[in-house]
Amino acid sequence: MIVIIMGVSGCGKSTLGTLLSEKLGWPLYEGDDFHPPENIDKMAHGEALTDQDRFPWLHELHQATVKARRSSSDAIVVCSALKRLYRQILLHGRQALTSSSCSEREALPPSLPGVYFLFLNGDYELIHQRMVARSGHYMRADMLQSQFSALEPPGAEERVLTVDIRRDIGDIVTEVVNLLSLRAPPWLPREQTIIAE
Ligand SMILES: Nc1ncnc2c1ncn2[C@@H]1O[C@H](COP(=O)(O)OP(=O)(O)OP(=O)(O)O)[C@@H](O)[C@H]1O
Ligand SMILES: O=C(O)[C@H](O)[C@@H](O)[C@H](O)[C@H](O)CO
Repeated sequence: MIVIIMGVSGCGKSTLGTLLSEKLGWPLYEGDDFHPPENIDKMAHGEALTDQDRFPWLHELHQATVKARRSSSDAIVVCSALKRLYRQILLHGRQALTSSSCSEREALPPSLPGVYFLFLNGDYELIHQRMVARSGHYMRADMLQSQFSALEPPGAEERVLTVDIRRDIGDIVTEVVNLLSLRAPPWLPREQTIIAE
């Protein structure tokens, strides 16, 4: 099973990803580690990434998830995955970009067996406060508006569990671990439920 933790900068992806990875013993693919240095430089200088900046980075993360799926290993992936197209790249790789028309792209399945999104959902004020309080991170709080502008919240057809980030982090971890242990997480539409991967 691959769990992709997504949401805007500062919503808590790395915190939750690290805790889940430790608790479950699953490897963690941290999106921040996959950025080329130019992307980090750009963000550190207060400039939002463009689609073109993000595409190669998303493709690298796609390849990491493909490897994990091929070896039947479970994994946690941390990636902002702000737009639907970005999530399609994570799932389908270059195919999501080379489909020549919008309708061809739309035809790519919005989800894949064994891959689930966890969307960390919170409002601007709360996340801004947390970013201001966070130290030692290259992403400044004044970048948050651009993250919300880019965000296209995932739909249910993308196999997503939405997490309210106002909750205590320990409670979130416990609940997610419990849900994942079911192997047929209840946020899946029944007919798509995969019992064993
Ligand atoms: N549920 C929570 N309750 C309170 N504070 C939290 C919670 N989750 C995360 N935080 C805090 O919020 C801040 C942002 O979290 P984190 O760095 O994990 O976000 P992120 O989504 O990985 O950010 P980025 O995308 O910029 O790397 C951190 O200081 C973290 O300790
Ligand atoms: O898509 C993006 O704009 C980037 O991925 C950012 O979200 C950063 O990677 C991260 O949030 C900062 O740590």
